[in-house]
Amino acid sequence: MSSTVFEKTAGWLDWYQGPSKPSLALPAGAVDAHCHVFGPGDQFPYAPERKYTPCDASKEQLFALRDHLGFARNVIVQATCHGKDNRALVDALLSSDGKARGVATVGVDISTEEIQALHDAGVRGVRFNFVKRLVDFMPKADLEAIAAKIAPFGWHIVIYFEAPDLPELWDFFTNLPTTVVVDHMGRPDVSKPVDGEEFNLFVKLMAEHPNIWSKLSCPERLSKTGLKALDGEKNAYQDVAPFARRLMQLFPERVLWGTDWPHPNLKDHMPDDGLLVEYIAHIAPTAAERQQLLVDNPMRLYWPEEVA
Ligand SMILES: O=C(O)/C=C(\CC(=O)C(=O)O)C(=O)O
Repeated sequence: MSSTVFEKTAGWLDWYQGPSKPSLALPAGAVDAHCHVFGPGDQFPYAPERKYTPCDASKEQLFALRDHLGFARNVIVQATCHGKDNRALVDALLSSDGKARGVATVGVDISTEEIQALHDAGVRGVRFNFVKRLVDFMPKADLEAIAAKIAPFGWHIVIYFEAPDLPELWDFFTNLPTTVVVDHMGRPDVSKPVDGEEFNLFVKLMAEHPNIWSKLSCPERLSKTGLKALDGEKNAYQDVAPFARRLMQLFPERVLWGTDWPHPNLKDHMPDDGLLVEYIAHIAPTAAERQQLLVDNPMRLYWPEEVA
């Protein structure tokens, strides 16, 4: 799977070919609320300021995976390798028959007309990324200006950061004027206790701020000692599951889940996405919880017009 015009970052792992069919039947209308499209680079070039060059991962390949795994819809999140150029994202949204909505990355100079055009294509949020290996940070004043511009559209803000950076970013996050969705549970160090100081701070963030939601995604990125979602293993990433389970139990109306396909920047292994879906049974063991996590919550956030 090589790009025709770009050379992948050395050591890049392509996504898993021929994923298994999950034995966990997902509820009707399930939403994969965190996934990406990459290029294809010859059609939608990667951004000059990117920190990595991925393999291509097209909308057709994403939609085929959606159908194979048993999801009905996708939320496609702009990845940093495309910078503020949302053309690949918009193209995927417009080709989805209304089955995909998006989260874009924008600059402070974006106009109301440009926001409206993204909205018409299906974008419902912007992403602010605070992971140093992925982006050069935008000044907070610029992010606040973006937040003020998108808020009237009813959009939310997706934030991506690592747990050690939460104390420093706390005031900024808690002053944002919209719904805020945290990627991958704020990237806890899962070798620390689930009820320890670090993760308690994240729980406090959600407990004190009812506008803050979390994705329970990316066990394959966070796991340190868990089995991998490979070779038929349905009990993968059990060191991460208690963290996700705690949030599911405490905040059942503010959690989302996504595959993170095509899993950018994994260095160790590439999960079988079918087995990754089996992980959901460990963090949302009842059908009622899976209905909230995979259908009710993402529908409220991304397709509110369809929710009675
Ligand atoms: O896919 C993710 O959510 C995580 C990423 C990549 C990313 O966020 C991006 O490139 O925008 C990571 O940890 O490298």
